[in-house]
Amino acid sequence: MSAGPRVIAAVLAGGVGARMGAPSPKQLLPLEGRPIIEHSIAAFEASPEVDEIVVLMVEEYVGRVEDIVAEAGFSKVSRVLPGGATRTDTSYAALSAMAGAADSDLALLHDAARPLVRAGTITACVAALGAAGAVGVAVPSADTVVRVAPGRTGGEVIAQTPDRSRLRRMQTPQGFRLGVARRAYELAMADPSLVATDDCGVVLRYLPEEEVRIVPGEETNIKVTNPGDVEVAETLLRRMRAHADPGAPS
Ligand SMILES: Nc1ccn([C@@H]2O[C@H](COP(=O)(O)OP(=O)(O)OP(=O)(O)O)[C@@H](O)[C@H]2O)c(=O)n1
Ligand SMILES: C[C@](O)(CO)[C@H](O)COP(=O)(O)O
Repeated sequence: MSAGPRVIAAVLAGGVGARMGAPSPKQLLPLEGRPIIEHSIAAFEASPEVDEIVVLMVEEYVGRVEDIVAEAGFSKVSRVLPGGATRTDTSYAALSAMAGAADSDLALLHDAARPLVRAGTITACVAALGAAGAVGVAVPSADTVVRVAPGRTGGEVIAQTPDRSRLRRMQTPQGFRLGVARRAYELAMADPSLVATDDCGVVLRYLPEEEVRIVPGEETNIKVTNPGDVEVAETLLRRMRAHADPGAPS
């Protein structure tokens, strides 16, 4: 149990995994013999900073995840609830599930599709929330990233090559003082033009006065997205275990 604010993690698993193209949501695919979502929940279950976990799952598979939670003996999981139509809707549902918590408590929102998150990354997020209302895990980009525009004669052309040294690729967890996340999401959900691909982006857009801190992440914290990513994740997990890495996923 942590001292100070209560820390509630939400494992976001409301997506159907269209890009993976598997018959069931990708978070149920086996990774070294256990469903991907079980690895993701296990990381927060094992984290000494985390007090409670809520899981948001595609509605028709809620019962399946309840079984996974019971069989794994995850004692911190308080509820498995249906996710929303978009990731942003699922994040909002997660925050709504935390209605009983104080504004000063902390929420960590994590993609179920990132089963390789390390213990140290969760610890670093919670520590950073001591000095900031919003934090996001991110890694530098090894590739040059460009902004594109439609070409004059069709196709795409490069419109801008931003300074790579200032670019980061966002991962999860992304953590918030609950009061900050609640205010941002209230504004976001009332905005008919809302477009968001992560939760830090919602805070940045709707609470521009709020500093969103970056916590350095790990290249291994991949988001299982496309066919082949499960094999990549298995290779990474085996390597982390083989190196007896103390912060490696279980
Ligand atoms: N309505 C949604 C959509 C996504 N997610 C979750 O957000 C994470 C990152 O999303 P992504 O990798 O895009 O998952 P999917 O939406 O399932 O994939 P796709 O876009 O290929 O359908 C995943 O853990 C996913 O389950 C969610 O909780 N609710
Ligand atoms: C939140 C996220 O993982 C940060 O990189 C990412 O934006 C999720 O995007 P997705 O399209 O929902 O996979």
